[in-house]
Amino acid sequence: MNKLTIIGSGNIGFSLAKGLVSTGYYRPEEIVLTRRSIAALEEERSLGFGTSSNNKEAIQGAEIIVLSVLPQQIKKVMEEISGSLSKGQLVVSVASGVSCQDVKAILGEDCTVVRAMPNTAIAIGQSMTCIATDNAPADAIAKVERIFESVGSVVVINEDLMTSATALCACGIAFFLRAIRAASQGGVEIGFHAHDALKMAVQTAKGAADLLLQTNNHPESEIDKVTSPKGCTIAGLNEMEHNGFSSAFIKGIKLSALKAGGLYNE
Ligand SMILES: NC(=O)C1=CN([C@@H]2O[C@H](COP(=O)(O)OP(=O)(O)OC[C@H]3O[C@@H](n4cnc5c(N)ncnc54)[C@H](O)[C@@H]3O)[C@@H](O)[C@H]2O)C=CC1
Ligand SMILES: O=C(O)[C@@H]1CCC=N1
Repeated sequence: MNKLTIIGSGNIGFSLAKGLVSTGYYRPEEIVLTRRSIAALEEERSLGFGTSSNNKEAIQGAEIIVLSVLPQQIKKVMEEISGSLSKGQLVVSVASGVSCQDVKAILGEDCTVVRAMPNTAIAIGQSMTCIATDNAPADAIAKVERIFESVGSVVVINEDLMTSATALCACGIAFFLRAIRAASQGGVEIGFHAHDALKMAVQTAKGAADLLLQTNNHPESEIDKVTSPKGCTIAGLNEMEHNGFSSAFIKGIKLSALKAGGLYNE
C-alpha cells in the first residue's frame, strides 16, 4: 500500500516527492505521482516512484492525498476522485486560493482537509511551508506538519492568511531570486565576470539570511553594523530607497496576495 499519492507531478508535486525521499521520510515506492499523460512521468518512474494517469486508481489505499494541480485544474480533479475517497484518508491541498470549504464542497463535508503552502526550495529540504485548516482534527494537522517539517520549516496559520502566505513565501522565493539576479547584474557592471558575480551575490544573500536565522536579530540591526558613517553602504542603500526598493517589494507582495486569492474562480 502506498502512503502518499500526489495528484499533479509538476513543479511542486514532483519537488515535494523528491524532497520527502531525499530526507528519508518516505521511500520512492511509497509515493504515487499522477499526471494526465503516463508518458510524461518517465523521470518519476526512473527514480522508483509509483506513477499513474488514473487519479481514481492512484488514490486507492493512500493514507494521504496531495492535490498539486493548478487552481484552474483542481475542480475537475476533485470531481473525478469524489466518491472514490475512503474514510480516514487525509486530503492535503497545496493549490493557491482554494479554501478547505471549496475542497469539501466537492469531496464531501466529512472529508478531512488541510492546506499547505510550500515553496520550491522543498526540493532541497529548505521550504517555508504554511499550513492551515478549517476544522481538521489536531492529529491530521500534526501529520501534515511532520511531513513538511522534514523538508523545511513550518508555521501553522489561520486559513484566512493563506493567500498572504502564498505571496510572502511561495511567490516570495521568486522575489528573492530576482533580487539576487539584480545584485549579480550590478556586480558585472562594476567589473566581475557573470559567474563570479552570481556566486558572490548568492553567498552574500545566504549569509544575510543565515545571520538573521542564527541570531534572531532584526534586519535593520544587522544593517546598522554595515553602514559606516558617510560610508559607501548607506550611499548605496539610500539610492535604492530613493528608487523605490522597499516600496516596490511591498507593492509586489500585496499584488501577489490579491491575485492569489482570486485564482480558483478565474
Ligand atoms: N510552483 C510553486 O512555487 C508553488 C505552487 N503552488 C500551487 O501548487 C499547485 C501546482 O503548481 P505547480 O506545481 O507550479 O504547477 P504545474 O503546472 O507545474 O503542475 C501541475 C501538474 O498537474 C498536472 N495535472 C493537470 N491536470 C491533471 C489531472 N487532471 N490529473 C493529474 N495531473 C494533472 C500537470 O500535468 C502538471 O504536471 C498550484 O495550485 C499552485 O498554486 C503552491 C506553492 C508553490
Ligand atoms: O504563481 C503561482 O500562482 C504559484 C502559486 C505560488 C507560487 N506559484
